[in-house]
Amino acid sequence: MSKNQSVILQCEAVTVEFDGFKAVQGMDLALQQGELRFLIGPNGAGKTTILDVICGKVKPSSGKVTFQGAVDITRRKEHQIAEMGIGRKFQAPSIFPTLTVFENLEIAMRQRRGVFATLVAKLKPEEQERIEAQLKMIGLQDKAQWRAGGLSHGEKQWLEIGMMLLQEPEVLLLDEPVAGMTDKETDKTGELLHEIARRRSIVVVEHDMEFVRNFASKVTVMHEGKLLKEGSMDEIQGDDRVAEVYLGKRRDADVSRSTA
Ligand SMILES: Nc1ncnc2c1ncn2[C@@H]1O[C@H](COP(=O)(O)OP(=O)(O)OP(=O)(O)O)[C@@H](O)[C@H]1O
Repeated sequence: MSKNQSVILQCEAVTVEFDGFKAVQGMDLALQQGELRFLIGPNGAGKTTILDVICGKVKPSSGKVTFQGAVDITRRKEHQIAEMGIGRKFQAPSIFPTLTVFENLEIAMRQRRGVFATLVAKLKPEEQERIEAQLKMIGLQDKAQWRAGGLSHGEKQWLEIGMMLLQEPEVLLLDEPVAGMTDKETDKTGELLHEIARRRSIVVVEHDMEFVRNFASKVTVMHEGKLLKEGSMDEIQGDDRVAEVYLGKRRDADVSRSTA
């Protein structure tokens, strides 16, 4: 068996240019099935751009992205990549604020991987159960009939994660999921991500170092569009180059977390 057997997503030598400026320069990233990977690095390191490449929003000038072993998704369109099972969550939640929490999940389930369907058909009992299980997982079972717009910031983020999960992605790409959350919400989100990673793979771009320390097993550090270091949080924290380019610069932001 090849050692790549359990690699679900692989970026090889990915380079992205914006008007001649290389935002990403020969980046490699291999994500294992069921892995929760944190992607960190200073501002402008290219973290968001690499997520944009994976989900098809940005096309690389060179390099390759493969999914589930052999499928080359480098030139696929964004909606095709979503339908294949790579879900992307941006910072701002894209929920329907005037609908209830339950209805939001119902729409997401019917819309599985981008195929839109309306709310007309009655839910089958197994669909109802799937939504209820999802509500429980995201901790919103008591707020199923709340208008989504009335939820707290953290709850809205969880709802959106629940909506994504009902579309059954194999890989989830999350951009700063705990930004603006309270410490309690942040911890709850970390636990939720670990639970999700039992069945799916996740890449999280994150600036909150305390959150990364508490919940990461493997961390990838980017700097100036390149891979700087990959390893456990202990290895990352013990690396002089990382301390120089990243941790040193981020100390202020780290401290500011409690005021977010
Ligand atoms: N559409 C674009 N056109 C031109 N330059 C861009 C574009 N998108 C990103 N860049 C530049 O590419 C570099 C990498 O940006 P990117 O957003 O990927 O970094 P990041 O690591 O996610 O940073 P941050 O942590 O601040 O979000 C930055 O210098 C940014 O200004």
